[in-house]
Amino acid sequence: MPEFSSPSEIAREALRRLAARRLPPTPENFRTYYHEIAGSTQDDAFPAGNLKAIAHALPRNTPAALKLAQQFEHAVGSANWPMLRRAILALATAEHGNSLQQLGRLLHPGVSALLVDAPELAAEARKLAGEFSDADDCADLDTAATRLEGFIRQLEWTGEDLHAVREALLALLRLILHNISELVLDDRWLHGQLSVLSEAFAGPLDVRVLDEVQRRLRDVIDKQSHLKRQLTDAQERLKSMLAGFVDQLAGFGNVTGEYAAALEASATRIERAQSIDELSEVVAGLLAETHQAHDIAARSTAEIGELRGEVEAANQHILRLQRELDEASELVRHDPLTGTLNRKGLDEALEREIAMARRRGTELCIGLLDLDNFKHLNDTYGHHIGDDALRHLAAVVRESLRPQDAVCRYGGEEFLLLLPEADIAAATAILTRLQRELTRRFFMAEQQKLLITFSAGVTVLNPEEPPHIAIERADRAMYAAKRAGKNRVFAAP
Ligand SMILES: Nc1nc2c(ncn2[C@@H]2O[C@H](COP(=O)(O)OP(=O)(O)OP(=O)(O)O)[C@@H](O)[C@H]2O)c(=O)[nH]1
Repeated sequence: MPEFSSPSEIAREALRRLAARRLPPTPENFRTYYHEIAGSTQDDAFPAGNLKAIAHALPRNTPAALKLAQQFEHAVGSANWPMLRRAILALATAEHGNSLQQLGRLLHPGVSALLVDAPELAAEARKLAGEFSDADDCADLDTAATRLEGFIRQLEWTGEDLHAVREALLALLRLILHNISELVLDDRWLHGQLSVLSEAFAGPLDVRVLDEVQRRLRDVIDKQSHLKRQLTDAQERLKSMLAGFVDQLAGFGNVTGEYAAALEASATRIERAQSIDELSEVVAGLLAETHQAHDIAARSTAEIGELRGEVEAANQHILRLQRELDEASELVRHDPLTGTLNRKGLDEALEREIAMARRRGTELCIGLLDLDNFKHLNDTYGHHIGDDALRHLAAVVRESLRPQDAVCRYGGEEFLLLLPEADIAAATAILTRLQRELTRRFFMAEQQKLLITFSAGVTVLNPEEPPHIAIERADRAMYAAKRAGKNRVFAAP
């Protein structure tokens, strides 16, 4: 039977002993003496304060996290160790499960979607994602982790391979561009297109650049084959004309042996000639030979001269054809007066930008602007000054816009702007900035500074609607801006 039986007696005795031994009555000292006197063992105290601080810091951003935090809080509140143990285990398992789910999603659809060129590796990513999501115990996780290491190694090799293939393809393309001029009869008309292509490959590639390159290359191929057909036809016609004429010369009957041999050699050269230059040489040779053949000189010299004229005319025709093709390739999608896109160029740019906006989920806006009082400018200063004003406006617009924006001459004094990755507020700001720019850069007409202004309507081009609907909306907004007093920008939502 202990000497002190009630808790108040034990407490009093404990305080007395502490005083006798000159010990401070701290909770720890008091607890030690209390248990010593009562003959009981010390339980660990429940650290409720610290645990509450932990409970407070637990995340509660999802219903599941909130439930776990409340479970923890309840265990702390009731100072219940077994309950707290369960709550901590539940928290650890949930955290672990979340990480594995995230790893699974990273592998599939994340990584697997990037592996279109490596289907086996994409399948492995899908499989691994399943293994991590379904892993029940450490053994499952160990197996999946080992496979993940192998997968990462393969991914590195594949990445290096794909990079090397891409570089090799680009090098090949540059080589083709470099050599293409060697393959055509006359590369002048190709020059512009080829330099654009080379420039496109000099900088970083993106889908927009590749799309443009593809279109231009297709144009180059079309024009090239058209031109080649025309040149080959013209050459063939010349060859048969010359061959007929040489036959006629030989048929005169009174040609000398030397002259006959020269005619025969000319016939063979005509047969084998590959170019207009070669044919011209044959004609020049024939002319020289014919001058020496006195008997027939009087008749044939005139005829050969005439023939030479025909060769020359055919040559001129071919040159003209080349020039026209040359210009046509420049003008296919550009307005000749202002150098901005024409309607065909606009259709292509619209198609490209709508596809891009749809793919990237970005906004695409259009702006329609119309010069104010342009008829008055034409009537006062003449049509050619009006033309200069249009060129001036186009230059200012082009220089003020971002490189990805497109400018099209939509009508006489109407221009349509395509503004990718701009919402309606940004598009309105771009058009307003343009107006400011035009007031800064005067148009000079016969040494007079003229202020050109425009009215504009902007609207969002929804990728799912036909473009003409959006253009009509912008047009209505532009007319509203005119009615409201001109020189302003109206947005149509
Ligand atoms: N110089 C020149 N004038 C053009 C060209 N295309 C259209 N125009 C002229 O642009 C003028 C447009 O006149 P309107 O449609 O009456 O417009 P506006 O005088 O600008 O009046 P608002 O638009 O109401 O400000 C006409 O006189 C056309 O002849 C072009 O290529 N060159």
